[in-house]
Amino acid sequence: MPLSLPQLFSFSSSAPRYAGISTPSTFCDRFVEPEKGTSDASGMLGEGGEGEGEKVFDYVICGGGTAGCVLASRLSEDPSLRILLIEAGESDQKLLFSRIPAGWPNLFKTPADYAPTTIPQPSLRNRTLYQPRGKMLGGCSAMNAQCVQWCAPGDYDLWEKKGATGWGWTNLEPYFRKAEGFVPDASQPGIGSDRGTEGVWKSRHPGEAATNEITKAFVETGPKVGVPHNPDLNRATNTSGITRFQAHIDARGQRSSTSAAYLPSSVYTRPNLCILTRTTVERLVLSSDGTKCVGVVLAQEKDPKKGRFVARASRDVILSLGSFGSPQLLQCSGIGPRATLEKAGVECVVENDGVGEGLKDHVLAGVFFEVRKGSSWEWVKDPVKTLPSLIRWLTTGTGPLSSNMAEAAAFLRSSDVSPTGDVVVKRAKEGERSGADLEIITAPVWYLNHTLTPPPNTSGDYFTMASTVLHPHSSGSVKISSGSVWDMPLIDPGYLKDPRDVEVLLAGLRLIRRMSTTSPLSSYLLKPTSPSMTPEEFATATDEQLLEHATETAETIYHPMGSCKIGPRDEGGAIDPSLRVYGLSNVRVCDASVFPDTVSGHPVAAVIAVAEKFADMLKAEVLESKGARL
Ligand SMILES: Cc1cc2nc3c(=O)[nH]c(=O)nc-3n(C[C@H](O)[C@H](O)[C@H](O)COP(=O)(O)OP(=O)(O)OC[C@H]3O[C@@H](n4cnc5c(N)ncnc54)[C@H](O)[C@@H]3O)c2cc1C
Repeated sequence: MPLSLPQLFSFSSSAPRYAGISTPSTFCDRFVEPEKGTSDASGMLGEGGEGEGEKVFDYVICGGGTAGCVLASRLSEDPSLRILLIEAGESDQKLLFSRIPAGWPNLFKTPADYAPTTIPQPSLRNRTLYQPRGKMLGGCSAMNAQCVQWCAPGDYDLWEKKGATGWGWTNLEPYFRKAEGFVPDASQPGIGSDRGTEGVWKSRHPGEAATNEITKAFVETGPKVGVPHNPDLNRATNTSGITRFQAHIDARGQRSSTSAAYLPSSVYTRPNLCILTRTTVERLVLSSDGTKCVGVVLAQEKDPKKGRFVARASRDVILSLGSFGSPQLLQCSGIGPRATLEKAGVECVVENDGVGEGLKDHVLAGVFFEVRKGSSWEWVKDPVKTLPSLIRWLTTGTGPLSSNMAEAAAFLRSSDVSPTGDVVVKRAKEGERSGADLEIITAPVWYLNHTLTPPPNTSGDYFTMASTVLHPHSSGSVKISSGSVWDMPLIDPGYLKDPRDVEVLLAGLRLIRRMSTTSPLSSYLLKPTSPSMTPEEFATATDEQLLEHATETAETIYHPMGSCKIGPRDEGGAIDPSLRVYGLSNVRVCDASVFPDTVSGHPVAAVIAVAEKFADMLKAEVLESKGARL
């Protein structure tokens, strides 16, 4: 039985936000349905124009995550373009834990999380590490910690030097600004004065009531150990220092995911935009000569008997499936390194050695302190104790639940950290990166193993400080384990493979050790619980002890990137600067996987800026082709 159309939509007509989506737009009722009894619809595709009962979209966007929502919104601004956005998960707007800024850790290992793990990491005692990944509209922008950082201009200039022509800071800066609708906070005068205010993606300083007292003490302690205070990291002139984060939270105190920001009812009701949720893109269908993608195979369930659908693209198929999903779909479709594909039993149609190679991620190692009773926000993990704050948030959008939890951090260069942990900021030498390569991130809760491993004393209060490597020399890969997108790929970020990364991590741990004995922060800390030491033992902990703890506990800070990077083909690039996959004329990639190299901080703003710029590039191509037809 072919699926009925309402089944293609995850929203009931009673869900007001998506009422427009639940009434299919004219383009959505024209899917090619598989012949009775077949599960493979690819044979139904011709390479010509529209067939009986089919509708061709101009752009098919695979993945309604961070970048996908931006692209769908911007491209559908042109009413002459027919846009299809396909997302495997449901709407983030249905999930309270996504909308409450402090709620995101509650999404871990739920149906809104793919929850893959890495392959064993030799430098981390062969541990396999959990990697949270949003499976919903908005993708990871709907489950992340909401820290907003433009990162260092030099990061993007380096991208350009590495062959990503047109993706330097001067090219991207207008798009950071275009995307952002910064909401000034009365308690933080001057912050954000230089920022985009007209954009749909809302950001703000969370303000006093949404900031824990230990966080404030952490920020005050920075200058005492040599880390300058920087109240606004998002100024091109200075992107380092110790700071309280700005976050993508709107004026109502709710998360501004790209789904919430870019797909409001005025957008999702556009007749030229069709959004399919709970729909997985299984495969790209290539033309018989293997140079072009003619459509994508869609499924709502893994069971092949449950039917498959095909959507066709007359212009481009855009992959915005994230750093794991985009290389995975390409490889499952026969596009990638020959050896990887053959090992997984997939015929290599387009050989492209860059697909899935060069994955990098930011790795962190935390120190988890027991703190003075009542000072942390450990209680937000208890539903009963949280009730008054929940009522406050629901009625006013303020209070502790409007905290993004990752409230403050220090960004610096590891070479400025002395063996004692004191910092002396020096000018970057010629040829060195000027941006930070080290972050000390904090949370006013126990955050060991993403909060999933509870503290030994469950009635205690805790504070986390974690050393984070921002520009790892180590890299790895994403490789399919089979030809099915339903099987998780083999993810290998190669954490700490390169000893230079270990040095950066260690510098951060020394700084944490130093800060823990410096007031006002020290006045809150009782003792480190992980590593389990007395304050005196921790204050004199050796590098060996710090590293032993790090290899036992290090985790991702959730920033995989670069697995389909822009760059010259002979230097490991998978796509060219127009984001076109080498070897195919109309397959584009736009998400964190295209980053040619790491950024000096949290990447979501950069993903959005890249998507904004790419949308303009596509619109320019449309205009050009229309001009050519006149
Ligand atoms: C827990 C967590 C905390 C983070 N904190 C921060 C932070 O504070 N600040 C920051 O800047 N960054 C943060 N990040 C990172 C940042 O959110 C991501 O780098 C960014 O959102 C990635 O965007 P993307 O478009 O590349 O991928 P995603 O947003 O992951 O989008 C990919 C989309 O594709 C969909 N998809 C995948 N496969 C298929 C398929 N086969 N068919 C259909 N759909 C599919 C997914 O469901 C998803 O919606 C965090 C990430 C996580 C997970």
